[in-house]
Amino acid sequence: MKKVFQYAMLYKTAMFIALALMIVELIVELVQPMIMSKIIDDGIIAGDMETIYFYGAILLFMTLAAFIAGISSSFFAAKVSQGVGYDLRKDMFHQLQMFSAMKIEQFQTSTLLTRLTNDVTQIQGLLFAFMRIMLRAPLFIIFGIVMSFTINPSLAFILLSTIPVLFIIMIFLMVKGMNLFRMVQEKIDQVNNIIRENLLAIKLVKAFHRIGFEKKRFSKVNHSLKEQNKKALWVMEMVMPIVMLIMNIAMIVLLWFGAVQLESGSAQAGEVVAIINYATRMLASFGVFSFLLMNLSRGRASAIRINEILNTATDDAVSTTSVKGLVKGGVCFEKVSFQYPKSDQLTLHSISFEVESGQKIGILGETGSGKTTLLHLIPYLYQATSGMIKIDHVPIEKWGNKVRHDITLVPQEGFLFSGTIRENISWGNDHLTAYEIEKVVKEAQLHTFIETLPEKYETLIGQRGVNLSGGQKQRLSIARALADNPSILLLDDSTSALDAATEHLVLEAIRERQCTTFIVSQKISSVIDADQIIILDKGKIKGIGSHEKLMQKLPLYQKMWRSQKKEGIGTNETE
Ligand SMILES: Nc1ncnc2c1ncn2[C@@H]1O[C@H](COP(=O)(O)OP(=O)(O)OP(=O)(O)O)[C@@H](O)[C@H]1O
Repeated sequence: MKKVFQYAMLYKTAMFIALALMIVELIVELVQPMIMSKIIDDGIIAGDMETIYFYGAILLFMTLAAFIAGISSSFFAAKVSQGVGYDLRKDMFHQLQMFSAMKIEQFQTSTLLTRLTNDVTQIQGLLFAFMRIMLRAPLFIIFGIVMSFTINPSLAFILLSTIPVLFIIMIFLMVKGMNLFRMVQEKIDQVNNIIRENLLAIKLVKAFHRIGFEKKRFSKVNHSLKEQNKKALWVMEMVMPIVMLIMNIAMIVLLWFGAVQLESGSAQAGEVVAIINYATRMLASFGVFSFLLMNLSRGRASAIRINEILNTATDDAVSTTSVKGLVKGGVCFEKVSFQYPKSDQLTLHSISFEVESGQKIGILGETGSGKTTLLHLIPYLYQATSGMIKIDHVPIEKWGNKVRHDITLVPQEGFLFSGTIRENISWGNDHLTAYEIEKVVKEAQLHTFIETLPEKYETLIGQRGVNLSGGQKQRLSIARALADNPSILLLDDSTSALDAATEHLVLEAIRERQCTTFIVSQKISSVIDADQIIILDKGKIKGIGSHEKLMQKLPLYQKMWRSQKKEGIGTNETE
């Protein structure tokens, strides 16, 4: 919670005004029973109409003042809570961007989503409640007791004796509730995870007839969330009846003693009414307070989850320079091994090769042989477990994330954003001219397709490119990468969905570019013209060289070539 309050302190003026206005409301609430007692004792019982009018006018004025103060206080409290929510989301998002790929994998996507949305909303609700009612309830209880003592000490003592008992019960339940609500948030993570997976794979679910199966999977986590919520709420709902019981007992004792004191003449009717009034309002305050404890328990659980993100050290320092062109394109791996954090074995074993700027490199290997992993080490998405990676003869650690200004990756499943075709190609490169965009579109062999669209470059792409074919998505991803004008281009099986003729044209256009290009593929035909072809097998390099060299020296390569030729992979035009 300390961190949340640090954020709230950025809005200290608004917070101070909200609290000051809340105090105005509180004062009115505290003084009201006293004025009522005056109206009863000095006005009604004494038959003095002037006193009734006088105190009545004061009461009316105070009620109006409290009304205006209440509305204004809510306005400022909303300003603080919304502002803190905005800042938390902004800083958490920024923090996530600075996490390394490895760290992102440690947190699940669904939990990150819940933390940025639901947990922040809990904190906003808590802050608002804190400024509007949370502080008011205990303050009313404290000052209600004080005011009661000024009216009738012996009756006030009865009220005071209930307070410690009530506080102990509440604190106990709050601590218990906090742990339970932390688990509730974790269950929300699980529900979000299944919703997310199902929305992303909706076609797959339908095609596999797995609607029933997924429904059951969802019901299981949904049920578990319901049960966890019930458990937490049950504990919290115990508070109210316990409070009511204790306060009602106190009220009976008050009435009994009040009647005794009235009879003996040691108390006036107005005094008894005022004390009962304070007791009733305190009961309501305890009611509010117990409800707020639930918010506090939940808010604390959320604050801890938010802190976990904000306090996790970032791996990617914020790059202060956004200068392109620092990287020329030389890449050198010296005995590089790599192991994923959640894996118990090495994925890459002692990989060594050297690539000169502008060279085209093919990476071939069976599925799972480590091609993508190797590619991901080049833009420093992961750090090598051992060995050294050098870019232009400089260790990659020295480059840090600056290296990414000149390295562009086209991932296996090209990712598109909702927006127009133009926006997807330029993606932050707002300076790109229409001519430049058209040039890369032609290189990616996408121009004929775009010309057929009624809105051409302004055509909207649905979420993740739903309205495009696999091949169109891949070509659009390639166009985006080319538009970035990289010194090192990484193509991760990015032409797999293209027909052989189109793939040939795309690779031909890329070959004419000066950039160093790594082409991961399953097909020899895609990399046959490469300067070097790396053959990976179970994370180890089995051979490296041009197509001709490998054909002469490496039986494994000859076998791959024969089998692909036999199956007609790549067709004749590439042979
Ligand atoms: N994030 C990860 N955490 C743990 N292990 C991983 C992770 N990503 C990949 N692996 C493992 O590393 C190995 C190499 O995976 P990689 O994706 O690099 O292979 P690949 O050659 O690109 O395969 P494909 O051709 O099927 O894309 C596999 O055994 C895979 O299970």
